[in-house]
Amino acid sequence: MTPLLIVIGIYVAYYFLYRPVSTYWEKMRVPHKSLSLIANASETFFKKPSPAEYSQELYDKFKGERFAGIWYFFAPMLLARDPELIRAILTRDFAYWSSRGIVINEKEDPLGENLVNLSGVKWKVMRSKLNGAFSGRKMKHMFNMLEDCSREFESALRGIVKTKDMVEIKEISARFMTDVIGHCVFGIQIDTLNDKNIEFRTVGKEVFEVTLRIRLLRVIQMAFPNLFKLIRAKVHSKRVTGFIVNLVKDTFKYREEKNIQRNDFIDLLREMRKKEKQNGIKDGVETLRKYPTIPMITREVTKSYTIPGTDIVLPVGLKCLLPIYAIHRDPKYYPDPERFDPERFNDEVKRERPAHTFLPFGGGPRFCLGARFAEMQVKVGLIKVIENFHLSLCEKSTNPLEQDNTARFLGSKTGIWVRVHPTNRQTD
Ligand code: HEM
Repeated sequence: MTPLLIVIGIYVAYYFLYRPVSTYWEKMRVPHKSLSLIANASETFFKKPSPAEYSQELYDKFKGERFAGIWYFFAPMLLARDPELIRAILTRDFAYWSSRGIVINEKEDPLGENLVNLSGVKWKVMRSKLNGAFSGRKMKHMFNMLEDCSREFESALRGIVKTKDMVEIKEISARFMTDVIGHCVFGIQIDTLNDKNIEFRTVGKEVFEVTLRIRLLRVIQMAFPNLFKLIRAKVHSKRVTGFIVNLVKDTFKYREEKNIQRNDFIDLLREMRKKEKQNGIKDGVETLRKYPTIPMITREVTKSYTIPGTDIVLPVGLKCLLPIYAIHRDPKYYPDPERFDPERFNDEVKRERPAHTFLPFGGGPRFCLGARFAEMQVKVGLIKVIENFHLSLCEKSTNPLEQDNTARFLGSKTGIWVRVHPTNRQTD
């Protein structure tokens, strides 16, 4: 009797649960990948290959299509391939796609309530407040802070190459970035380049670390949003939340008490709070083409949407994957995509390419808020390195980069190794 019950149980589960879900794309008449639980679990959870490479596999599989239906575990997702459709989603029809589709539990995980994750009115209000953070005047001021950090960066690198000629450049660049955040965001003189204020660096590292628990939570967050809400899951650890919340609180308090102004992010937050109280380099570009730090972005349908040129209606809540990495490597837009060729960004060559085929910072109203700042930081750091050091490939360098399939963003598995020799010139 028991085996019979099991067989009936499996059949009922298949008929009432699996079958309606698995025919989702078929019913919509959208070209699609079929739903295979085991394959989906291994691709989404174990991330083999890396998310960037997997998105490219899917992109290539549907060559010639404008869009395709894919799966994130049980959740159907639209893969947008056509730059015109991507333009419509990111810009023209933003009103239908204003959310990234990330659920958060604000109470349990206050750090989750950030601009990247917010949607609807909350996103709109915060984005308009923060747009001013990168005005020309503020960027000018931050440039001076960046220059101070870049001098420290140069001197730390000079110290390292006294004893080693092969350097893993990712870790030291991450420390440079951490110091810049300390200066420009929190207004504190941290020095992780020389191993001081190391807690700042370990917390920074933890924010980007992807443990098994985080991987599981992210799958639940994207594929089973209701369950994520129900279990009140939080992605940021107690330690990270405590450290950052206390840092902001302490800095606020110190500035208020001493009446200190530094024109940085904390001052912007202070300004916002006061108002509320009263009234209620071409090479760099090619690098971002080949290795976009964020290899894909998502949007979620917020009002039911008809795919332009078709009668396919996408329901509210359906997510769409915009495969930045795969588009950047499509030979149709970038012939011989593995080749590093900064000339692809000459004005004439650029004109030949359709719009929305270069998206390292996303696009439309949710375009990366810190893009100008990030570009400035990279340029200032790189200039210091190029001015003072000669860099070359070494036996530990890997080409092409082997991707880290556990990293949150696009990253190399074995680090980025180069041989570094100081040139004679020494800046002050
Ligand atoms: C090379 C460095 C960086 C890259 C490649 C990058 C890339 C991106 C991308 C692809 C997005 C998604 C855009 C979209 O959905 O259309 C994004 C969003 C965002 N980025 Fe960046 N980013 C970088 C650095 C920064 C920095 C330094 C900051 C802050 C100082 C920053 C703040 C943000 C914010 C707040 C958002 C969310 C914007 C919104 O949803 O309204 N980013 N970034």
